[in-house]
Amino acid sequence: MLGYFGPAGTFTHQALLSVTDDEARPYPTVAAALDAVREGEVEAALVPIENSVEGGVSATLDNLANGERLMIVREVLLPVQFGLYVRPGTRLADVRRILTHPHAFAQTRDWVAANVPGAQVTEGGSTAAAAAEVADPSSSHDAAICAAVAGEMYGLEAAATGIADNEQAVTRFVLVARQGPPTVRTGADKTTLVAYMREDHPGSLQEILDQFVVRGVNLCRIESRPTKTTLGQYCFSIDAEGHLLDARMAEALLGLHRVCKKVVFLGSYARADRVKPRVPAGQKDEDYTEAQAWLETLRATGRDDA
Ligand SMILES: O=C(O)C(=O)Cc1ccccc1
Repeated sequence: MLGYFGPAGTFTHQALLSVTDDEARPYPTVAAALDAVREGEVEAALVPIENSVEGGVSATLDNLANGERLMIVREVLLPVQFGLYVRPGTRLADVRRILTHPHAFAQTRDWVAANVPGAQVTEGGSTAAAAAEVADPSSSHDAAICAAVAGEMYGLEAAATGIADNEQAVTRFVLVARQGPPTVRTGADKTTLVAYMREDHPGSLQEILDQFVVRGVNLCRIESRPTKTTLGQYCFSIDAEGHLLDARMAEALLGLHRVCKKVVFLGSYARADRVKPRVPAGQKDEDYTEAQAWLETLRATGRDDA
């Protein structure tokens, strides 16, 4: 059984349905979905991790970085479309109080300011939970910003559709399981990790970046997150192109392990877009194998021309 950030009708639910028909259980928060994995209640859970407008989903990044260790085993991409859904009979002009998820409001802020000026927006659990609450006639909210499926599922009517400020917005979700051996290498993979600096000093971020640069590993996301210890203490949440089983990634991880206080490995998994990395000359597996053989010979015989 799989879990997901619910209830039914969330974007996470849609992302899950786009990859499986298996029975799945909704959880009201990202933390509850991830804890259900930790407790063995579900095998794995789908949660949002990043979107093309707002960036990383802190609830997910921080839970994975700080909670009992889990592993990302798959990613799913979903283009997102938002509508403003109301109880039947409510007109757009009557909308005073809107309920939605913070990432949904972040992606419709301009539309709301231009079309429902003066409306008060409350950020709540999820877009589908917002739709369910608005469906209750005693709710103090008049409208939910959510997906069409959620609006329909909870008996609401569209007061407006296509209200995203950016029509091209895509959200990335990850399927998270308990720790285990790495997933198979496909040649178009991504690795997620969190790097904690040994101590704050000039160039500490560069030291982390250097580990990737010199091995030709491209990064597709890097953001600083507070370590939640003292003000000004940050760690770096990173997605890098490649797999733990790629020699250049393994060497980058070895380098990170040497220069960092702690490296949290959160998984190597197939990229949803199947884009293969461009591997620079000298960074293929065979280049590392050949270099290692050269060194072994040098150590054994003292000769570099054998
Ligand atoms: O609240 C939801 O429906 C979610 O799954 C989180 C979310 C919110 C906005 C965009 C993408 C995902």
